[in-house]
Amino acid sequence: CDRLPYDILPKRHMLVIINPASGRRRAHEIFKEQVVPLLEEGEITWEVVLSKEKNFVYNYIRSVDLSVFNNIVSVSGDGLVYEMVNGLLARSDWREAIKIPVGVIPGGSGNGLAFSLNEALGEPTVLDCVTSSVLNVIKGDVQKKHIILLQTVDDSVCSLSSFLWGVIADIVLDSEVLRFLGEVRYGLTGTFKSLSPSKYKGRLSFLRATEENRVKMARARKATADRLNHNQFSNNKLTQYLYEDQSFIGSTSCHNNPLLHSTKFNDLKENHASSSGSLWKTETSLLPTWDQHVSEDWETIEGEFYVIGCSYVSRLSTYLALSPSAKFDDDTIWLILVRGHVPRVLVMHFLIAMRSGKHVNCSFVDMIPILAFRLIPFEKKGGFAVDGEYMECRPVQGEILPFSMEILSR
Ligand SMILES: Nc1ncnc2c1ncn2[C@@H]1O[C@H](COP(=O)(O)OP(=O)(O)OP(=O)(O)O)[C@@H](O)[C@H]1O
Repeated sequence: CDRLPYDILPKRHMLVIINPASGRRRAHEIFKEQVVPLLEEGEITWEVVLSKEKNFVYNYIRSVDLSVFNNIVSVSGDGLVYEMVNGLLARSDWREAIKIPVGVIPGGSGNGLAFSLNEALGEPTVLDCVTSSVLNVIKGDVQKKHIILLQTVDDSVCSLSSFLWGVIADIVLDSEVLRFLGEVRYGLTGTFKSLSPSKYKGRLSFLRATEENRVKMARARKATADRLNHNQFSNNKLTQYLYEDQSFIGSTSCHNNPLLHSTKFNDLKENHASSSGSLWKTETSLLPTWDQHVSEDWETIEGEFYVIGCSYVSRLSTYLALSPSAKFDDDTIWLILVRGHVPRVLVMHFLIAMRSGKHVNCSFVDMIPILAFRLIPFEKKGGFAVDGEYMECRPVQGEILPFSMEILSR
């Protein structure tokens, strides 16, 4: 056939954001060689922006005029998409901005979002995820994707794929220096880490995703949607909207944990004033405020852990199929736990089994569908990995935001 049958598609103009430092530093090459020819076939026009440094895209997206673009497409790993989405939600017009469908083309090491999307579409992710992802962009249907809000006492970020503490976070974060190896970095670092895995102490509370609790969440979401629809709030960025009530700050006696008062939450916003508010209003949230204990319908586990993971895509990379049954927009956070009392050799077993998702059948692994969680680390050990990016270890809680974003799909 001479031409691909794209004539029926509407013409679109896209903002393409490329991270030349992603993975094996091939993202720009991937764009020129594998993406451009297909976009041209699709009669799509685009403007390219190259990420210049960490946080560049976060700042760029916060302020750029998006009105001329139908879509924003990243050619990168998940870290850049994380910056992009947090940038969208930091805009004064975030309510409109978050509705712009976003395309994800894998150019990084993990590429969990792109792999998970293509896996859900039944595409062979490992063979040619790039072509499959470009076709998603060209076809231009959308798939909703839930967003998880992670909150500390004085800051917040939004996450699309995972929140990790413990051995897997160590693998993801410590292998950064091996980024030039691509995804192999996870396998190598994983083997090394599993020889002497560290344990992490803390108190973890969570709200199970039971039918009853889902009803509560639906009610909370509706209340928030109503507030949004009635436009009761000024055009603040999302975090100001979520945290507009300042009254809870100052009584953060939560378990007297000194980490609660530690320094900044993460470095995404290190160059900016931190978000202005405190806590999102209780009537629209499942999360307790920091001066409150979790309510009685939450469960709490205290002790040592090898792995605490919250995952909301089926695959974080080809090596990390952490929550294989996760769907893009099923309003579920999958909690994955490996407790500190299990023999160390089982941690290696877990890491190997996770490659194919078979860890879900291991008796020593807890896989719990939840709606919200609170983690109080008892020591400042290791870092959190949020969508593969470093975040300082400190008390954190999370829940699913009451609105979704849209990912280009077919
Ligand atoms: N020009 C740049 N030079 C160096 N680092 C950059 C640059 N632009 C962005 N970054 C940072 O690169 C990091 C990783 O980006 P990205 O997620 O695209 O690739 P990856 O880590 O290889 O893939 P994945 O997150 O899927 O494992 C992010 O922290 C981002 O802030």
